[in-house]
Amino acid sequence: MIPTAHIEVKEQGIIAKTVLMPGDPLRAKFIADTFLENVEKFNNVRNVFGYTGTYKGRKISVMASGMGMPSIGIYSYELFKFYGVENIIRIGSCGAYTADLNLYDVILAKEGWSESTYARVQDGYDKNVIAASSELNSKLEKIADDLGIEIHKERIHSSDVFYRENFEQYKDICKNHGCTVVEMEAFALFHNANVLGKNAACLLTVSDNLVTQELTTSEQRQNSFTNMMKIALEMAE
Ligand SMILES: O=P(O)(O)O[C@H]1O[C@H](CO)[C@@H](O)[C@H]1O
Ligand SMILES: O=c1cc[nH]c(=O)[nH]1
Repeated sequence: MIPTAHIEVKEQGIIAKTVLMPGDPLRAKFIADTFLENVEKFNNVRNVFGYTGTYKGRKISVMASGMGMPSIGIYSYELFKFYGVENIIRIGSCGAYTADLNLYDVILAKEGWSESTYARVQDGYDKNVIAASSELNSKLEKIADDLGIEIHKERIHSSDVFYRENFEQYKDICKNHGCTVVEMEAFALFHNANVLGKNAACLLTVSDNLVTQELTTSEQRQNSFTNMMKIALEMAE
């Protein structure tokens, strides 16, 4: 059943088996422009850009997910189910819930905790925690080690809400559920991987710290989270 409603590829094989997914379409473009060779743009629908190219001679795709679980839910489902994708590695930005984490620190999600109804609605899964693929995480850890890039392995919070009226609630989520950073997509991505028998992982870069109130700019979030990108790109096959 291709092309699908949100991805315009008409032939199989154009999208690689491993797809890197930033939320931001311009981060996807930055990665393709900066790191990939032999680039083919395969998706423009809704300006959610997707590219396939080679990294050090190995094939990989990068495609944006948009923001939030409904959005990554659609794109990851279509990629896994209809385009033969086996592995999706989200490469996102996150806010830190603890003063120990600094801007630009790289996080590898061990699991996502969420109060979201995404998984319950999708297939009745009724727990609040979903683990990343242990196989992908082992590979990503080894790559980070080989590249000499420090990573922090954390339980992350996947939130449906960016702007909370009760800002201080993050402290309870950190204390009660053990989450040290917040982002908005991994829980749905991990769920889709599980229901479809595929693999998903999530690398994040700290873009802001809720405790210290330090912030990166939107331009930095788009273009400068390169350590995370270099780790993920080594997953090219
Ligand atoms: O930088 P990305 O990958 O979009 O990730 C984070 O940034 C967005 C919010 O600013 C949400 O999508 C959140 O998960
Ligand atoms: O979801 C997110 C992403 C980055 N920073 C935040 O505070 N929240």
